[in-house]
Amino acid sequence: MMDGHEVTVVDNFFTGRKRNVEHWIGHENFELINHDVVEPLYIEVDQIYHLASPASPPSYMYNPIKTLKTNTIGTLNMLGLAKRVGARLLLASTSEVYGDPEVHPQTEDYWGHVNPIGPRACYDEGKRVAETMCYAYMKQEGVEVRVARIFNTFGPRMHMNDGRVVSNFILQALQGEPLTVYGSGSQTRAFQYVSDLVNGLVALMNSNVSSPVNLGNPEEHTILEFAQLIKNLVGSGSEIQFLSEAQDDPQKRKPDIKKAKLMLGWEPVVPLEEGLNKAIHYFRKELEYQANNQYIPKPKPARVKRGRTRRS
Ligand SMILES: O=c1ccn([C@@H]2O[C@H](COP(=O)(O)OP(=O)(O)O[C@H]3OC[C@@H](O)[C@H](O)[C@H]3O)[C@@H](O)[C@H]2O)c(=O)[nH]1
Repeated sequence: MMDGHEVTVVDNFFTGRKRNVEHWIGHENFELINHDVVEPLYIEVDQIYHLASPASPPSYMYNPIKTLKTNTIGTLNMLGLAKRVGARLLLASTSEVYGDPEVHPQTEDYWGHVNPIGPRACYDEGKRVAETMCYAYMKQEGVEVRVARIFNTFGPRMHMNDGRVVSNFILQALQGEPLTVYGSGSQTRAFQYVSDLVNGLVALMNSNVSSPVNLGNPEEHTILEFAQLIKNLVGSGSEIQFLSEAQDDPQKRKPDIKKAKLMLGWEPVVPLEEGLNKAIHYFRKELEYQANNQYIPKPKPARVKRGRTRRS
């Protein structure tokens, strides 16, 4: 919008919130539509960032059929729209297409190791078939597609109940609650800050690269190291609590970003601690906001019947 583009945001608010975009409401280049992509959408656009789908494991497992419909029927609808209006479509795919990877770090030519009937399948397989659909529309109908395989991302405007590790650990540390590590904490992840991802998505959309591209920060940590780091940054005395391991939890994950560097000239620039401090600041404010804005119904005064004095 700052570059002069008109932006239409389409959201069913399943995991999103109006508050995340309220500062744009009223801007001449901005429009917000309450719509679910599982239903067809008729608008005129040049580019489609197809970001729809819950992305946090607890959210996508909450209603696996809805997650599947969003990623299959929703993707077909968006590709249909792209075909009708001649728009370019960028699919937000995921590092989860690599499943519990046997190749490390993960390169785009790795086909992945996904359990097709496990609890994560609705998302993993949903995104895999969404990629397949993109390339079918590209080959059969000539639709221009871009596919970003997004690795773990965090930042301000995440929902307090998101359930992913970054928001969980920060909120637990801020509230003096135990940091919940699933399993031994030896599993690894690499976390990128949201502004790096946004820059990567825009660069990919406007590039001529139609094959999948990893977008992530290659700095890898164990989840236990990550818990310690967040505790230290918050200055929290919280304990670390070990809970049972999540089923099919990928044990190692780290993007190989050579392709993005070479073909998009993109790489993450926000250091992990700087990004985490911004997220900590945001969640601190969210806790204050919640404390001040919770709707607590006031007890109603008992209804007194205004009786007319009766004369006997
Ligand atoms: O409270 C928690 C939450 C999570 N974890 C662990 O932390 C690791 C990361 O978990 P998250 O839920 O943040 O995210 P995951 O890596 O499992 O999935 C994510 O991967 C890439 C994205 O595309 C997806 O949006 C998201 O599904 C996992 O090993 C998980 O078991 C904890 O130890 N404690």
